[in-house]
Amino acid sequence: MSGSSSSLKPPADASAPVRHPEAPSPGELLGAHYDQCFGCGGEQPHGLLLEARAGEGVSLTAEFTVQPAHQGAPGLAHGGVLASALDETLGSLNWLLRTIAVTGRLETDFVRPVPVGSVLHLQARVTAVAGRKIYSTATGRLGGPDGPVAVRADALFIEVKVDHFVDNGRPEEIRAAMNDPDQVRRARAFEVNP
Ligand SMILES: CCCCCCCCCCCCCC(=O)SCCNC(=O)CCNC(=O)[C@H](O)C(C)(C)COP(=O)(O)OP(=O)(O)OC[C@H]1O[C@@H](n2cnc3c(N)ncnc32)[C@H](O)[C@@H]1OP(=O)(O)O
Repeated sequence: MSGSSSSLKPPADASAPVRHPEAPSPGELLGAHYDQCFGCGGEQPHGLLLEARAGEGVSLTAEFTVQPAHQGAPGLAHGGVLASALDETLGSLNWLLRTIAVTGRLETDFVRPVPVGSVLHLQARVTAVAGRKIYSTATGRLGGPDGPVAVRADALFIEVKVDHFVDNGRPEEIRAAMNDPDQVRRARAFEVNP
């Protein structure tokens, strides 16, 4: 790491993360948490269509194929899009804890340019948990899961209740999500996570 800020360092009394007993098994695809999500949703034509797979412990892997719609410089992925891929991958880890959480802080290192057409191989894990705070780290590699690191990030996610989305989201989308019994059941089940 090139050094992250002190708020991304777990406090001395932080605990090791505990995988939820009902978390998807290692190797299992996590699936999209919301079909309109820019990161993982299947109904966003210019989205990242990121597919995450549970790993061992509280870790996962994901793949993101860079499309022409994701360019910044000609032929190269936009840095903000790469940060989104890291954010989405890190956010997916909370599914293994069965906790609803949002990104509070995300620090990203851009190490190598990422060409359009390349596949970014992402690996992420939770490093510690302290109360509502979830500390995690991720890398994105080119050429394969053991290829050179192109991007990496450290993050702090903060646990929230479903009301975070109900109170802050746009009413149209909230209504549609709440009309989907699967979405509501899943979200409420996560709220009482043990
Ligand atoms: C229908 C339902 C569907 C569900 C779908 C799930 C979707 C998931 C989507 C996933 C998509 C991908 C992921 C996405 O893109 S998630 C989208 C991007 N993120 C957001 O929109 C979050 C916006 N921020 C907030 O809402 C609030 O600020 C939150 C909720 C984060 C905290 O406000 P809240 O009032 O609740 O808590 P608090 O302020 O008392 O802070 C609590 C503790 O945390 C510490 N802290 C806070 N911030 C920072 C910071 N920046 N750096 C360092 N530390 C920070 C703070 O010092 C305190 O520490 P301590 O004093 O306790 O030691």
